[in-house]
Amino acid sequence: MPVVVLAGFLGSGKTTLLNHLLTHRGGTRIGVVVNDFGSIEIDAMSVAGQVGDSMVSLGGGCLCCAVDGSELDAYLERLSDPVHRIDVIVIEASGLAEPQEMIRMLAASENPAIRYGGLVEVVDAAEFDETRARHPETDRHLAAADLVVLNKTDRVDCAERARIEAELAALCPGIPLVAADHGRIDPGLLFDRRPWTETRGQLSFEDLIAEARDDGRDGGGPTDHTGHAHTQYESTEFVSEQALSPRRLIDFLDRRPAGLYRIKGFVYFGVPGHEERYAVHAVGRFLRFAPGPWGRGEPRLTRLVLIGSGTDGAALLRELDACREPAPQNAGPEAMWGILRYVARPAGAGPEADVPAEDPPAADHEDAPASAEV
Ligand SMILES: Nc1nc2c(ncn2[C@@H]2O[C@H](COP(=O)(O)OP(=O)(O)OP(=O)(O)O)[C@@H](O)[C@H]2O)c(=O)[nH]1
Repeated sequence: MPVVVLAGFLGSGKTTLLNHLLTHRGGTRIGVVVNDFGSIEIDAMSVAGQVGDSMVSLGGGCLCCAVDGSELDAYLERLSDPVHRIDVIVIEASGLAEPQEMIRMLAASENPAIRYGGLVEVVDAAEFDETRARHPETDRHLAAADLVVLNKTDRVDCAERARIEAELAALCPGIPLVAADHGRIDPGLLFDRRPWTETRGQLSFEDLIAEARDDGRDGGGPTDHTGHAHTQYESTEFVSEQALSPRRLIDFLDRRPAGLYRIKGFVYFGVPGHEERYAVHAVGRFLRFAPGPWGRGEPRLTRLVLIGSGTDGAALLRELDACREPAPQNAGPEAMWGILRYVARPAGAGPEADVPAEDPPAADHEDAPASAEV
C-alpha cells in the first residue's frame, strides 16, 4: 500500500487538494492521516465527509518531530488493516513539517504492508517569493518532491505564473510540475495509474537511511529539529462557546499582526439568518470566510488556530476574548456585512441578499478584492 506524503507550507492548499482527491477518487479507497500543528484539529474537521474509520488525526505538533515513528507506525498499521480495504494512504503533513523526516519515518517503518508512495509538495503561487525568502529550506523540500503542485494559479496572472513555473523548473529539475487552482489535479497522478518506485528522484529509501545513519540517527525516532520551520512558529488556540461579534472579529482580523501568518477554524456568529458554521482562513494577508452547515450534533463553538512567528499568544487571546458576544440574537443583518465581503461566491451568482448596494462588493471570485487583502 503506497503512502503518499502531502506537504507544503502553511495555507498552500493541502487540505483543499486532499478534499479534491477524496471527492474524485473513483473506486479508490484512500486512507487519510491528518497532522495538525495546533491541538485543535481544524484540518481533520475540514476533510471531506470525515472519512470515518479510514482517517486518523494527529494533532499537537508536526508529524516530523512531535509524533514519533512508532506512533505513526501504529496508525499506519490500523489503516492498512485489510478490513478497511484501503488502496492508498495519504498523509497530510502540517504546514510546518519537515518532509524528509516523514519520509525517513516511512522508510524506517517495519510494517511490510506499506511503502513510501512519494512526496507531493503544494506551492502557493501567490506566496511563492515570500515563503522562499522567509524559509530558505523550501527549496530543499521542493527538490525532494516527486510531484510539485503549483496551486492558487487563479491568484496570479499569466506572466507571474510563467515566471514561477520557470523558477520551479530550475529548482526541481526533472520533477513533474502541475499547475492547479483549488488543488484540482488529476488523482491519477498520485495513485493507481503510475507505479511508484522507491528509488526515483533524489530521495531514495537507501539515500534516506544512509543519510540518517551518517547523522547518527536511526531514522525512526525524534531527531534534532534545528532548522525546521516549526521551531520558529507558535500556535495559539482559541475556543468559545459564546458567539463572536462579527464586527469585532473583522476588526481584529484587519489589524492582525504581520507575524500572524495563518489563521484557520470555524466561527459561530449566531446572528439571525447567519447561524451557519463559518470556516475562516487567513494565509498571509489573504482572508476568506465560507459559511457551511454544522455537523449533526456538532456544538455551536468557535474554534480557531492562529499560527505565527513572534506572535504574543496571550495578547491574541485577550483580543479574541473581547470579540465574544453575549447577545448575538439582537444583531441586525448589517452586523455581518464586514464578514460577507470575504465570502467567495460562485462565479455568476447574484449579489448576497443582505449585502446592500452601497456596501463594498462581495468577493465574486477567490482573487480577493483589494479590500480583502488588507
Ligand atoms: N484562491 C485560491 N484559494 C485557495 C486555493 N486552494 C486553497 N485555497 C484557499 O486557501 C486557504 C487555505 O487552504 P488549505 O487547503 O486549508 O491550506 P493548507 O495547506 O491545508 O493549510 P495548513 O494546514 O494551515 O498548512 C483556504 O481558504 C482555501 O480555500 C486556490 O487554488 N485558489
